[in-house]
Amino acid sequence: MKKQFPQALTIAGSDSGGGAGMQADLKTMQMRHVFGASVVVAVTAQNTRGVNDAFTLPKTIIDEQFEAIADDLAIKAVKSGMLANSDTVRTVAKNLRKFNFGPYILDPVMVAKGGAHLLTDDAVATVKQELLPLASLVTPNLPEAEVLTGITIKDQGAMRVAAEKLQTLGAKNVLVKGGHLDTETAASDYVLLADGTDFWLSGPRFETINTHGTGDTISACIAAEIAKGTDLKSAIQIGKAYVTATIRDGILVGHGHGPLNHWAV
Ligand SMILES: Nc1ncnc2c1ncn2[C@@H]1O[C@H](COP(=O)(O)OP(=O)(O)O)[C@@H](O)[C@H]1O
Ligand SMILES: Cc1ncc(COP(=O)(O)O)c(N)n1
Repeated sequence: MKKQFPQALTIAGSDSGGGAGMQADLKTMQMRHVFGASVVVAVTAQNTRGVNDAFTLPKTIIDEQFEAIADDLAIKAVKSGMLANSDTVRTVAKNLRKFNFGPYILDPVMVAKGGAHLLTDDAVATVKQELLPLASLVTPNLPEAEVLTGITIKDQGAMRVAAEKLQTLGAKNVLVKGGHLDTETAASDYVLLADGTDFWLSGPRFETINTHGTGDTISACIAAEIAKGTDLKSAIQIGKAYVTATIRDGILVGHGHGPLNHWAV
């Protein structure tokens, strides 16, 4: 008897260094026992030191990847990461409306840890217009939440206000990641659910520069759990526990902002 696994999809950019982007997503899905499929929208020449170059794929091959997946697989949850520019955002939105891939998790990736721009400035408005209303869950880090809401976020109070604003912009459920907050001991993320309930996810903060791919990993883990049928609140909690373990049990790869340990449990 052949074993069946739930199937999930990542729409993202490729990180040649293997630590972030769709490589982090697929490694995460594999570790969560979910079969991961991928729509590549951009290719980056990247390692743990930074992004050297990026190339966005033509619209036709992006459309064809969606067609091929929809034609054959049974995707139960989908996430997006790096989307590069406004045209790509529109292409992705069109395909998400066309096909039913289940709940959609929008990780509004804008800038890599090394400072490289992974989304053009003018595409932010397109993300707000086209993708936020489609998202079951949006997972910005603090700089991304600031850009999307126009709110300056320096403390936990502002994280709550930004989450509420994201709901008014059309997102159903919101996870504001607090990795960039200037705190010494805790890495706390704020969750605001569609029904108005909210909670904090608190984890220990590790003193490390090996955090390449943390945002990709937590959102891919949440998508994987949702593909399995886990409820959203539990999926978010599992995502936080998984990303915490992958940072805690760091591995030695490269010479810059090293990747996570996706084998961690
Ligand atoms: N040094 C750290 N120690 C523990 N958890 C961290 C650390 N840095 C980030 N995290 C956690 O990793 C996840 C991704 O966070 P964040 O860095 O804010 O996102 P992004 O990778 O999108 O910039 C969040 O759950 C955050 O709390
Ligand atoms: C192709 C690609 N996608 C996403 C990220 C964000 O990575 P991080 O989670 O470290 O901010 C990245 N550096 N490269």
